[in-house]
Amino acid sequence: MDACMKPSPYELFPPEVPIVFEKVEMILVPVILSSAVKIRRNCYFSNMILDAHNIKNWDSHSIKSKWQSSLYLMENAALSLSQIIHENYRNKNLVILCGSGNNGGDGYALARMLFKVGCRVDVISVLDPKRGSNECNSNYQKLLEIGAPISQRNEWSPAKLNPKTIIVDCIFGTGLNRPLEGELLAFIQEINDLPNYKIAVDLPSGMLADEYRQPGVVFKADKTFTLQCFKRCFLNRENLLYTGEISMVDIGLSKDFKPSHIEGRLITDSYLKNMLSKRNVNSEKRDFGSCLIIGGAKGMAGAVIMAGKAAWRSGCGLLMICADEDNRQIIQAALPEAMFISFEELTLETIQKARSIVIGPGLGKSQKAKELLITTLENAPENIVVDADAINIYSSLEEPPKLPRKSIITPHKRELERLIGPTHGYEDLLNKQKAFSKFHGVILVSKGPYTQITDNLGCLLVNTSGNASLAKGGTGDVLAGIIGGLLCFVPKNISAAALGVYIHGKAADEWVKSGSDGSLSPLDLINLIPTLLKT
Ligand SMILES: NC(=O)C1=CN([C@@H]2O[C@H](COP(=O)(O)OP(=O)(O)OC[C@H]3O[C@@H](n4cnc5c(N)ncnc54)[C@H](O)[C@@H]3O)[C@@H](O)[C@H]2O)[C@H](O)CC1
Ligand SMILES: [K+]
Repeated sequence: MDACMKPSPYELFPPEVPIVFEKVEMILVPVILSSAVKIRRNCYFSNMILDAHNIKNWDSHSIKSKWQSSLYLMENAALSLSQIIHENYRNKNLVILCGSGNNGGDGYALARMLFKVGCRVDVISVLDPKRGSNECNSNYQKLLEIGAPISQRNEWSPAKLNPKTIIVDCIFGTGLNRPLEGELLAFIQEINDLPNYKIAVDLPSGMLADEYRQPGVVFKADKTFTLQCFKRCFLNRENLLYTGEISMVDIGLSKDFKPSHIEGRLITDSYLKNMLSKRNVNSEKRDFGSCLIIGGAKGMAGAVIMAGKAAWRSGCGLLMICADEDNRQIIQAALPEAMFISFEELTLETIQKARSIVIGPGLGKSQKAKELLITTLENAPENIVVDADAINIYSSLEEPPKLPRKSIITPHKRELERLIGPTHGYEDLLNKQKAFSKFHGVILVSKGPYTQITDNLGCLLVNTSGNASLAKGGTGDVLAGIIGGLLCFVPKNISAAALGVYIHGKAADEWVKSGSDGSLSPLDLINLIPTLLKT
């Protein structure tokens, strides 16, 4: 390794340096104790969403090209896991349930690392390690050698477990190829009934990595530490019931792997960093274009005010709000930065001249709203966000006008179903969403926990920021406004949509660091935009 280069965690075992296994482990222990955070900051996460077949190939490719032995890779996976678990749960009692495949191997190696740094760990062999994978058996032997407590499943009674002990599930991971049956099924059911906090490693046992819909009983985790990449099955938000919160753990798979198929890509912090740039010193307001927001029917001024403030904070050069005449005063008082025009004053020229348009927040479903939507869609530039009531009106039209190419439509689940028709399960929903995007040549932003974006080419982007504090009225108006603001200067509409959902979620993540998740006001999100957009 080049001496000037900062080592990244997966270079702890550089392949060009032959390392004796146990010697390396001795180096690892102080790392866990002293600099876990530093190491994790350097982590590399792939943004690829993969199926089990490609994960397996990535695994083999990394072993060949980088690790030389599957045991080294497993050691690094367990090292990353042990750092996180040590950091967060070191004062708790842990019981690690191990299977007989490589997920079980991860569990035995994890137990060894935690045991060595003084954590209170019990290990249960749920399946016989001697009849399992070589890696599992080898890590079982190592654990035995250091005298850690290991019991067999039939010697252990879950009912007697202290409710404060954390259960760590390392029974099955990506290798499970059919639903659980018999004794194992009953065992997982018994564990699920316990009140204990539960952690799953890679996948909750029983979850089939490639299935959107889980056909059988699955371990119900509060938290899943998934290795290296987001699995196909996580795409269905219903599976959050089993995974709990998902965290990604870098285990050092090589960066140069080319999968045969990618389900989609995650939108992460690096996306934000790559997209932001400083304004030129000689910029003027027109360089950043004007954003026109159309909505705010009688009694619904708040929606356009929030969308307008969000667009303004996201960087548009000029802002114009088109709303019901009755709302003129309130909007002008709340948003002195914006020009106001009433619905009656909206001309084709104003629509055509706007660099970006957001239509829908508080628009209502009146005849006037319908006319405004049709005129706007027929004359708007590509840079348009169609949100809220505009989606509902569009879905109800017998002969809807053509949506401008690459327009961004931002439905929540019910609005999405109005648009693409009723769906039966996640797979059907995703297929119909992709088909709609392709057919109409538009970008569909399906809002919810990890918002999912499909584009005109049928690609899928999945957001990783955000939390349940966003489940509140008004946050959608803010999102539409952020995207509208970004559309004024971000070159590609898909990038503006991805960046918008990421910033919106990230603002909520920042909020919950200091405020409770139930207390968020959409205005809090807007106040956080400036710092998040800082380059
Ligand atoms: N690239 C990575 O991400 C790495 C992952 N690692 C870990 O390895 C597992 C995958 O390991 P694998 O041995 O392939 O599978 P499992 O541990 O999930 O065990 C499957 C095991 O069980 C048998 N089996 C399958 N279905 C059933 C069933 N219904 N009932 C009983 N038994 C079943 C099957 O034949 C296998 O023997 C991954 O999740 C990670 O945790 C590596 O540690 C590092 C690289
Ligand atoms: K597991």
